[in-house]
Amino acid sequence: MRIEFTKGHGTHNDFVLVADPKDELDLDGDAVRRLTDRRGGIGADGVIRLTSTASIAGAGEAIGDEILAEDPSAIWFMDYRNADGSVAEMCGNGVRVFAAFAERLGYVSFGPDGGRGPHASDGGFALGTRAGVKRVRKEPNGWYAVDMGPWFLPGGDDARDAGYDAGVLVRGWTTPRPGLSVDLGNPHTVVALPSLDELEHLDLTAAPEVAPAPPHGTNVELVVPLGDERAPSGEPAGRVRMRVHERGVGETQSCGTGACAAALAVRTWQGTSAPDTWFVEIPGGEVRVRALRDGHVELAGPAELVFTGALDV
Ligand SMILES: N[C@@H](CCC[C@H](N)C(=O)O)C(=O)O
Repeated sequence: MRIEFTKGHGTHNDFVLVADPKDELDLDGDAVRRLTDRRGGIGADGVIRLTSTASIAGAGEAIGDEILAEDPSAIWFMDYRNADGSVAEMCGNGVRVFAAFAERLGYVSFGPDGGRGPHASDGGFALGTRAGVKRVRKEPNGWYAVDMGPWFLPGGDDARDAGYDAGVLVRGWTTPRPGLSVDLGNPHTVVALPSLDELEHLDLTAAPEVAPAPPHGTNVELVVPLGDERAPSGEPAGRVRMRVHERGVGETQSCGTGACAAALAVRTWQGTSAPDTWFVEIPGGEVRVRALRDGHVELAGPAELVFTGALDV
C-alpha cells in the first residue's frame, strides 16, 4: 500500500499524518508500527489519519454517530493510533497538529478572528475524536487553542480530598509514591516530585507500575510545581515542569492531554486558591493549560508541519 504522508509535531510530540478523506486506507496496527519505526520507517510517537466522521459511523463505530449528533459540522475525524499500533481515545498535541494539517489541505480556514472555519458556527473548527467533539481556534501568535472538553477525577471526591488514588513505582524507586488519576478522555496518573534534579534523573525507560492497575492502562506524568506568576494577560498563573511516559509509546518529548492532567492535578492539590491558567514545561517546549468555568479544559500550543513524502507499507 502506497501512503502519502506529512510529518508534523506539537512541542516535539511527533506524528505521521495521513489524509484519507474517503476512508480508503487500511492503516492497521502493523502498518502503524512500520510507519512509526524510527529506523525502518518515518519515525513518530503516533499516526493520525484524517478521515470523514460519516465513514467512522458507516464502519459501525458508535462514536461516529455520537459526534454527528453532537455537532453535524464535525465532518472530519482524527483517527489516532500510538506508535505500538494501539488505538487511543484522544491526543491533545495531535488535535492541534490535525488542525494545522486540515488547514494546509484547505479543509478549514481560520479567519482573521482565528475562530471560525467553514465547518463551525459556534467557536472554532469542530473535529471528531474517540473522546468526542473538540473545537480549535487559532491565536494571533499562530498557536492553536483546543477546547478539550470535560475532565474528571475517576477517584471522585475521595481522591480529590486525599490528593491521590494510586501508587506509582518508577524504575529505580524502592517504594511506590502517591499518584492522582485524571481523565481527559484518555487515562492519566500524575505524581508530584520534590525537585527538578529528581525529575531530570528519572529513569523512564520502562513503563511505571501503577496500582491498582487502571483497566485500560495509563499515561504517567511526573511533575514539579514551580510556583506562581502572571500570564501576559495579567491573570494569575501557575507553572509546572513535567516528564511523561505515554501508554503505547514510552517516554515522549510532550503530551498535550498529559500537560492538562499535570496542571489539573497540581491545581487540585493546591485547593481553591489555585489559578486557572498554567504553563507546562515539557522537554519539547511549553504549552498553556486553562481550566474553563464550564468544567472543560483548554490546551494551547504550537503545531508544526515539517515535511511530506510517500512510502510503501
Ligand atoms: N501524546 C498525546 C496522547 C496520545 C495517546 C496516549 N499515548 C494514550 O494512549 O492515551 C497527547 O498529546 O495528548
